Amino acid sequence: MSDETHSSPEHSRTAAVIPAAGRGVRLGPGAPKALRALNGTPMLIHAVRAMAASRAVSLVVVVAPADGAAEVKTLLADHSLPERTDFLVVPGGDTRQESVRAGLDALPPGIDTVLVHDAARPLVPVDTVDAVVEAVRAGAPAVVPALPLADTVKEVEPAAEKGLPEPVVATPVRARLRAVQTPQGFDLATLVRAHDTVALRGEGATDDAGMVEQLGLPVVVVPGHEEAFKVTRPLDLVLAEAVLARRRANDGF
Ligand SMILES: Nc1ccn([C@@H]2O[C@H](COP(=O)(O)OP(=O)(O)OP(=O)(O)O)[C@@H](O)[C@H]2O)c(=O)n1
Ligand SMILES: C[C@](O)(CO)[C@H](O)COP(=O)(O)O
Repeated sequence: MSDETHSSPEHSRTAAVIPAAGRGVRLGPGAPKALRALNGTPMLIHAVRAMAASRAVSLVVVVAPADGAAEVKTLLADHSLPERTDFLVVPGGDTRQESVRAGLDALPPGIDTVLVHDAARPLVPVDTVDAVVEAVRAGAPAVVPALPLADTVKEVEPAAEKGLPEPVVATPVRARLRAVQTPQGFDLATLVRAHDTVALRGEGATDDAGMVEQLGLPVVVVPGHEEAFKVTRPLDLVLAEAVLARRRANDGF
């Protein structure tokens, strides 16, 4: 892996790591979430196409369910994908962090910028991907796309038992809060350092940028997109199908 931090944009090589090894417990019983269909095409293929749509991305590393790497390789071979992009498939781990780490370990020399993108965010528009890459190439070590919140957020003291009322501890100022999406973009050496030094501490982090924050390095936010939402629960599948139907109607996609 390259130890260089930043090179000029014309020499910069960007890879996307797609963690896709989760089970999708919150979506309900069935195949691993990334392999479930959206409009007849596996969610993972939508996510791979979303990354490969960016001309900046020359390599996509898919982190497959531990027992599903062969199936994912077949899926990639069976679906049309841009020829200019290279693809790799590696088996994932028990946690999202372990899966991202497996993807980082598979990167060849010469990559200096890496995107980490949830397979569970299959519909992120290419403009959002490009905005993240551009901000990293402009010098930010870590970049996250994010949106302002529609709901007010309360911090609570979690109940000892499920179903009991939870006392409110605080109401953070909503105008300062952002809901964070992916792809998150990084100077590769920075993200590798974060995974080397932060990944296994405490409860870990729910996103990669949080690990870079723990290194004390700056993380910046660029505008996210409402279509970059995460497919987590059954209702999200309905929304994703509706977004695809709207795209078909508008663009013939
Ligand atoms: N061991 C894991 C767990 C999660 N992921 C990936 O991380 C992304 C975000 O995770 P999430 O939406 O929480 O997916 P799941 O872990 O599958 O969902 P759940 O928590 O409902 O089981 C997904 O693309 C998922 O495939 C992964 O690669 N390896
Ligand atoms: C990385 C992420 O998508 C940013 O919002 C999110 O934190 C993933 O969380 P999950 O619980 O693993 O879905």
